[in-house]
Amino acid sequence: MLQNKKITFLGAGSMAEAIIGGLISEQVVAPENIIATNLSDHEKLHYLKKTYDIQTESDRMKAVHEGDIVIFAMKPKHVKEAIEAIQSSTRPDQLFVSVLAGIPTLYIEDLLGSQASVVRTMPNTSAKVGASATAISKGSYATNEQLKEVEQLFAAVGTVTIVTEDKLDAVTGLAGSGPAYFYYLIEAMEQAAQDAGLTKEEASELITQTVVGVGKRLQTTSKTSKELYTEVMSLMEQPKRASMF
Ligand SMILES: NC(=O)C1=CN([C@@H]2O[C@H](COP(=O)(O)OP(=O)(O)OC[C@H]3O[C@@H](n4cnc5c(N)ncnc54)[C@H](OP(=O)(O)O)[C@@H]3O)[C@@H](O)[C@H]2O)C=CC1
Ligand SMILES: O=C(O)[C@@H]1CCC=N1
Repeated sequence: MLQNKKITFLGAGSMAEAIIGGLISEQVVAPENIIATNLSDHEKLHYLKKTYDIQTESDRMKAVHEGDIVIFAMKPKHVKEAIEAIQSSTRPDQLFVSVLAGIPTLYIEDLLGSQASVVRTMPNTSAKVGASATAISKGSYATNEQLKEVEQLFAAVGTVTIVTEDKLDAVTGLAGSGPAYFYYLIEAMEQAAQDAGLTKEEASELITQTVVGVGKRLQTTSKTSKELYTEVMSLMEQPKRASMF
């Protein structure tokens, strides 16, 4: 379904690159059918072309006009100026996909005009390794078939959950920002490990495998998170036993 479609990324930063990498490695879209454009960073476009063999285009209007699917991947604060700058080069048959945090489909539909088909998504940075937890939701004019197309796109970079749009802000806090909570905790664990005498390398190896193990366990067990942490906390009983002596 997506094989012959041209996909334009308006915004070529870290989230765009993560998705591009997944689409190519999973062979969901051929590199020559991907076009990336940005505001002014020509070096980044050159890097993307060299790394992924995709097309790049510094003329944003041309890039947008050529895309069957146009993915908005600029920062939310730049959405208005970004869409206004390309609005006149859009086509009525295009599907617009947003990865922008906090921007409702209604806002994007209004900027685009003409009852544009918009699907809003919330991926996370684990898309870089094909392990994003992405939620998607359609706007007022996108069809169920278009929603399915977007599901297929993001399935290349992880799991996809279809939700109603009123849940997407919660998803942004939960899964879009989710990796940051864990990285922050891991930073503290690394410091604590080194304070306790482990080398940086030892700490890193042990913590990484611990996190991988937790992820695998969660994917394979039917136990609740409470049951899982209780399993680990057997020593909680020790003070009682110790007090017997
Ligand atoms: N980072 C994350 O964890 C997640 C981010 N997102 C969403 O992804 C989006 C992109 O984030 P991220 O990739 O981290 O951001 P980056 O800052 O890495 O990339 C932003 C890109 O937008 C381009 N840009 C800026 N202004 C315009 C414009 N007027 N027209 C076209 N392109 C423009 C920039 O181009 P130039 O460099 O030339 O200025 C750059 O390529 C955000 O909306 C964010 O909410 C969603 C989920 C997770
Ligand atoms: O800061 C942002 O825009 C994104 C949204 C989810 C995580 N970070």
